[in-house]
Amino acid sequence: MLQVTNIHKKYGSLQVLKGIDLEIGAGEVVSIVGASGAGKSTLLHILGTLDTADSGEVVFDGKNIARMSATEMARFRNRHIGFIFQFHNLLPEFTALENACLPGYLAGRPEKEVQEQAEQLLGMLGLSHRLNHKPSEMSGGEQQRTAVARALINSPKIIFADEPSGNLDSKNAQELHDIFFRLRNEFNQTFVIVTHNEQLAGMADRTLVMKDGQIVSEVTI
Ligand SMILES: Nc1ncnc2c1ncn2[C@@H]1O[C@H](COP(=O)(O)OP(=O)(O)OP(=O)(O)O)[C@@H](O)[C@H]1O
Repeated sequence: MLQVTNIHKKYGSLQVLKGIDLEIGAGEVVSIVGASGAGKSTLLHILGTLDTADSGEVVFDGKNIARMSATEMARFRNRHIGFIFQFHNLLPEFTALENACLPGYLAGRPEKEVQEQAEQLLGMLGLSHRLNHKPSEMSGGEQQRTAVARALINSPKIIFADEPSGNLDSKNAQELHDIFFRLRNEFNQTFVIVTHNEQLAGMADRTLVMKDGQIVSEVTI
């Protein structure tokens, strides 16, 4: 599904990524670990088309994203990629249902279809009783699960998660981790997860260890 070849990235004079090669197959859960500053988030942002590499290739299902125009890339991102960040980034003035629907509306899908799917996803995530709550009226775990529904609304090929449980207590973190693996087991959802959480990293099919801008080892279970 995703092939990455020889990615390099510099910020000013700092060489942050120094030749990353990587392949991710459909239905895989891959975790990326490593010390702070190793380049994990930078790599995730490049894989997720939120940032561009200085050199190297990122190919999604045979499509080289470097050859896409900005508009094509934005459309591709909206349709095929889901994101979950440490801080949920939900819009404070919108309800859980509205937040979950937004990428569906941006994709130009029919309103009713998007709303039905959002209700179904929020229900699956245990949030049927929170559809009309705003983020400030929900717990941290509920907010993050709403962000998961938002990430899933356009049935993405792949979800990129950057420290998804970094802001949750251990019970809510465990629940979120269980949700990821349920989505993988039931829907073959692919995940790439940057995390400092050893439990989450250890649950993945493969763990990539980054150091100073390179993948220095890979652990497969
Ligand atoms: N937009 C930017 N401009 C300049 N330097 C940056 C930028 N983004 C990241 N960096 C630098 O690149 C290096 C790698 O950052 P990155 O966020 O990828 O590391 P990380 O492994 O995800 O770290 P952490 O675990 O702390 O999140 C760091 O030294 C960081 O300061």
